[in-house]
Amino acid sequence: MIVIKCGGSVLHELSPSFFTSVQQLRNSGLDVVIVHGGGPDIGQLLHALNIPSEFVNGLRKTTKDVLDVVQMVLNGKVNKTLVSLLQVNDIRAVGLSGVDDRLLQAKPIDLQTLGYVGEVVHVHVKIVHALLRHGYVPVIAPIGMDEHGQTYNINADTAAAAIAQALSADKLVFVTDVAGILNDGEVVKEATAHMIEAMIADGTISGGMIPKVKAALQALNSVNEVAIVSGKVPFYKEGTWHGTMMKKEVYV
Ligand SMILES: Nc1ncnc2c1ncn2[C@@H]1O[C@H](COP(=O)(O)OP(=O)(O)O)[C@@H](O)[C@H]1O
Ligand SMILES: CC(=O)N[C@@H](CCC(=O)OP(=O)(O)O)C(=O)O
Repeated sequence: MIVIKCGGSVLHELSPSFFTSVQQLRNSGLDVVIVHGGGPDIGQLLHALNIPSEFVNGLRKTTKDVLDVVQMVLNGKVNKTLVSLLQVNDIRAVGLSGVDDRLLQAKPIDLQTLGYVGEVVHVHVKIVHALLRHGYVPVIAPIGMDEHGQTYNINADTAAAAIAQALSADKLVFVTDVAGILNDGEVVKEATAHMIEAMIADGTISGGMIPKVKAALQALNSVNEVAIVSGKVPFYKEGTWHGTMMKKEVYV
């Protein structure tokens, strides 16, 4: 099983080779689950609607109005666009969010400072297995729900890591708009926790790459391999991966 997180940064620039890579993985016998982001699209609609929003520690502070927009964009626009793209590339896909069959049980991180931003407390994997069993690729929007039906905006990197861990995935792949972790313009082919911490400390890793590598390190507690790759070029071809690889055994 492989969990692929598709970043909002690259959703509108996915190359045909992205879909070929997904096909190749499926043909090699792996189940594929996709989790997507959509930060830039959310930002655009908030701006168009004149709804103010700010980021606190890399997370979008989510008021009730912001939550409405986040759900409209992720569940509506982004999820259905990605599902239709997969479909036209001959990949049978079904879109859902963490609300469907309570897939992502969530709780607020800190209502006071972040509003309706959630963290995953449990992943109810049954619906994912049911879809995989019937040959579908589940495409998941990172919206969570608590026991009262309140929904939450969950960072897509952390949602993907939680889903990969709950499914005991063999690999978690972050597809983004750069070819991997870059250091002096070069892709770091193999990264260790130690290297990543040093690169955060000296500013080499910044911005949106920080939550990604943190989610990657978290996932490595139970997932054997994590990759950070580009959605603009083939990331997997004939058994070879292109991007930054992180392996579990390096950390234990
Ligand atoms: N060392 C680094 N290597 C690669 N990208 C980095 C690095 N430091 C910061 N970044 C930034 O992280 C971005 C990817 O994060 P983000 O925009 O949040 O993507 P996504 O929407 O795919 O989650 C890159 O486009 C790049 O601008
Ligand atoms: C809490 C929080 O910040 N949620 C994110 C969810 C989307 C996301 O993570 O999209 P990317 O993968 O494109 O960054 C947001 O509102 O932008």
